[in-house]
Amino acid sequence: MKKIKVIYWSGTGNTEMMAKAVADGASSGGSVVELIDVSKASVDTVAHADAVALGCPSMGAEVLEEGEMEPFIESIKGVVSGKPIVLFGSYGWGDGEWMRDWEARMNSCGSNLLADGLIINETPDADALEQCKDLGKLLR
Ligand SMILES: Cc1cc2nc3c(=O)[nH]c(=O)nc-3n(C[C@H](O)[C@H](O)[C@H](O)COP(=O)(O)O)c2cc1C
Repeated sequence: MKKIKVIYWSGTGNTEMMAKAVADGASSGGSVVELIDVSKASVDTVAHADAVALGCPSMGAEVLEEGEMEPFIESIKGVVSGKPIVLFGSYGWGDGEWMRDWEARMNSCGSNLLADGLIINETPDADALEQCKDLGKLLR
C-alpha cells in the first residue's frame, strides 16, 4: 500500500481546506494518507513517502510563506529527485507567479511533478474542492 503525505502551511484556512480535499482524493484508492501541518513535517517525512502533495498560499510578494514553508522546501531539495509530487495553494490578487516559481524550483531538483500546480483564488468553492480531490487521486 502506498504511503502518501499531504504537507501544507495555511494562515487563514484556505489552503488547509484544499489540503483536506487533496488528502480525500488520495485516500480514495486505499492508500495510507497522512495530512501534516508543515511545522510537524521533516525531511524524513518526504524521504519515506511514495508520493507527496505540498500546499502553500502565495505570501509575501509572490513567495512561499517564509517562516516555515520556505525553509522546509529548501530542506527537502536533496530527497525529491524522481519523487511523485503535486503542488497546490490559495492566492489573493496575484497571477500565480509564486506557483510558477515553485514548480520551476521543484523541477530543478528533479521532482516528478504529476500535474500543473493547482491554484485557487481565496476560499475554495465546491468546484475547487473537486479539483483538489482530482489532484489527490493522481498520487494514488
Ligand atoms: C502577508 C500576506 C501576503 C500575501 N501575498 C500575496 C501575494 O503576493 N499574491 C497573492 O496573490 N496573494 C497574496 N496573499 C493572499 C493569500 O495568498 C490568500 O489570502 C490566501 O487565500 C491565503 O491562504 P490561507 O488561508 O491558506 O492562508 C497574501 C496574504 C497575506 C496575509
